[in-house]
Amino acid sequence: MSNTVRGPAIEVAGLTKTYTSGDTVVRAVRGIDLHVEAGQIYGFLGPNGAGKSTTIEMLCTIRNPDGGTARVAGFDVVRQRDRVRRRIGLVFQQQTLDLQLTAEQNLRFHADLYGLSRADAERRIDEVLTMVDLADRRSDVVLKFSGGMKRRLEIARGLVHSPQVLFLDEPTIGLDPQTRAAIWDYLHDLRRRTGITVFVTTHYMDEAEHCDRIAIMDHGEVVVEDTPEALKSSIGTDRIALRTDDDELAITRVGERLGVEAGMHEGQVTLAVADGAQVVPRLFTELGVHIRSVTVTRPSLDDVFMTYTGRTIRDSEAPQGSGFPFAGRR
Ligand SMILES: Nc1ncnc2c1ncn2[C@@H]1O[C@H](COP(=O)(O)OP(=O)(O)OP(=O)(O)O)[C@@H](O)[C@H]1O
Repeated sequence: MSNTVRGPAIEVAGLTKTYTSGDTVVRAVRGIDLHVEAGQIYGFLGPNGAGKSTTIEMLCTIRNPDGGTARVAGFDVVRQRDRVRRRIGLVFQQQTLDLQLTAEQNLRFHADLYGLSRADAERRIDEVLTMVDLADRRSDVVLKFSGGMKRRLEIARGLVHSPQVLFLDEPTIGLDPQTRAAIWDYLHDLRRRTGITVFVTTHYMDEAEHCDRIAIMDHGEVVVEDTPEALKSSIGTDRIALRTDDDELAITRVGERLGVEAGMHEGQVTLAVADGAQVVPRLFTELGVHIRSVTVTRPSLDDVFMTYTGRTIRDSEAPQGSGFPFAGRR
């Protein structure tokens, strides 16, 4: 099966889900629209309780929507559930490997579930084990694996049946930075080689930078959606901080000569400008004050998240976790 979807990989319109228990009504997803092109790495971010898991569960056919439509890999998630399921791979937070089995046996079990022929299963198992650098550990029981190796094997397992769209829910949570970086290398490589679409949630903002586009969800709605660069530009300006021999004079001259208001902040002269790289050389030539140091800070995705949700992504702690794939929750 080719990994390439014709048309959008994910197309969502007016999707809603409300939970009701007794008198409590939670409008978890309030009519969201999403459009993910085939071959994109798409980041889905938001604070705890924003509605991300509920949305992913609906896209993966684990949970039925109350309203709206969602198509994944070209098929409707309610009316064509089985076709969607055959074309998606899931790597959720929970460990779903059988620790007593070898890496290879875990993958073979998954291949059997998806009805791969013996020959196809052998070929795919070889390919995915090589892809995640576990080919030489294929005969080891998973119990002996490190946390990072287990995550890589989970990802390999999600790929055995050559899905067109891979859903990853916090794929690197709790892993060390080196392993996290390695997993992102695999994902980029995978996308380059197969054209797969990756839909990923993460609480790590440095990882969100890897995405082609990002949607930020809050209170059941998509509050903003764009490329990481455009999101950062959308919230404004570069911040320049200077240490000088005469701060008062520097502030006056910045006003006179650059037409920008500067102030003192944490012992430094600070100013906000649209493009720091253009302004810094002018500070040296036009201020007539000795500058001892200068730093330019660009807005980060953390700033973006803060602007749109009112919280830092660190404040929104690690999620509680979503259900076991296809466990039949409704
Ligand atoms: N089965 C359920 N029954 C009732 N309310 C639910 C259920 N599942 C989720 N909710 C509520 O729906 C809202 C959205 O939850 P959801 O798990 O989709 O958010 P999330 O963005 O994935 O959060 P997290 O990052 O913690 O996983 C929350 O208010 C949550 O309490």
